[in-house]
Amino acid sequence: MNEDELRAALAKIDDPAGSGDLISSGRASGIVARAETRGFVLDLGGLSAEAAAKLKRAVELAAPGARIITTSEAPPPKPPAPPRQPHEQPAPDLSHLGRIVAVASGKGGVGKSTVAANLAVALAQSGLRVGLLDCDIYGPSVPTLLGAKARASGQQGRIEPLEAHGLKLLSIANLTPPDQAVIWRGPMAAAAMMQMLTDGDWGTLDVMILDMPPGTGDIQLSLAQKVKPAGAVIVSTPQDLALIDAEKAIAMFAKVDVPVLGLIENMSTFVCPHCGERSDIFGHGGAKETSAARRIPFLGAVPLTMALRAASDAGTPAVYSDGEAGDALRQAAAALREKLEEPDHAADE
Ligand SMILES: Nc1ncnc2c1ncn2[C@@H]1O[C@H](COP(=O)(O)OP(=O)(O)OP(=O)(O)O)[C@@H](O)[C@H]1O
Repeated sequence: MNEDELRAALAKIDDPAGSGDLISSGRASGIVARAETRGFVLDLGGLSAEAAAKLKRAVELAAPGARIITTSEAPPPKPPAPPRQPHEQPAPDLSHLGRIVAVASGKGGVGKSTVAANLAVALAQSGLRVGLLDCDIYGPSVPTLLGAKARASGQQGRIEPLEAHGLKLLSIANLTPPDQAVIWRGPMAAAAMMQMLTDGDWGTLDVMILDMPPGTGDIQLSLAQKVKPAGAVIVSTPQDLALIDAEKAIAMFAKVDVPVLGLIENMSTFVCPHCGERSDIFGHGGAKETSAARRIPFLGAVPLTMALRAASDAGTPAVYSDGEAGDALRQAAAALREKLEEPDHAADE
């Protein structure tokens, strides 16, 4: 079934809210059909549980094998109204997830996922109930970093997060076969992330860490708008290029009124595993300067070490070890916890 055929099949189904068919009413959107992958977003907003289940069955029959991302945030289907802007949509109730912290970077490859995973484990070690959602749909790395690659189970539309290192975690890699590349466009990717947040059986958490996709594009903006995190942590290397992109990430969160809780400099200094000599491969101290210039707390500098790379590849968080990188990550987690416990942020709970 190609994209046109998929669209035609969906256009044959009436919108249960009585406003045309699923395509003309916008209830089915984000249609993708490429190679072996096809899927779309199905909005169940405004429908009773019974009507939603009936519609889902009809859609599954009309588009067999398609991946259906369900959401319930549609503008009311009737009467026709101008489409709502994302910031006008009702926010889902995520209060059981505690304080949500988005760990972001403007640039890819700066070690954002490594930092996010280690912060999450360190916060769990400090006694908090922690969740970690890998929002990088195109390059999920949390399952590797934490050695949690099993398939997540689920029933009746709920998803059971995996448990590892004292926290709960979920990644698109826990939901899709390992060899299947995800090719969704922005809106679908953001909807999939929201679904993992809202349909995950996370229980009651103190902190939910979001490992954001790298960059400052539509997916990042849409997630930040919908989730409204209590704050963001920006990860950057000290390199000018990375810092310029980090500034873009700071600006993006400012645009959606999400406070930046701090900046972490990663790959700060290279520590030679043989002689212990220190070299500033990407420069040094740039993130601290940016923090000062932007009046953003500086949460710490994590060195570039062989031990951290090896621990990440082995799925063993560096915060378990006494190495320099592990120490720095534990200190950054403690500094983040302090920020979260400041009255301004604690009030977001
Ligand atoms: N401080 C460090 N010392 C040594 N290796 C590191 C360090 N930080 C990250 N790495 C390694 O760098 C690689 C990239 O890290 P990571 O996947 O965390 O980056 P990212 O910014 O999340 O990338 P993406 O662009 O996929 O979001 C990984 O192999 C990781 O183990």
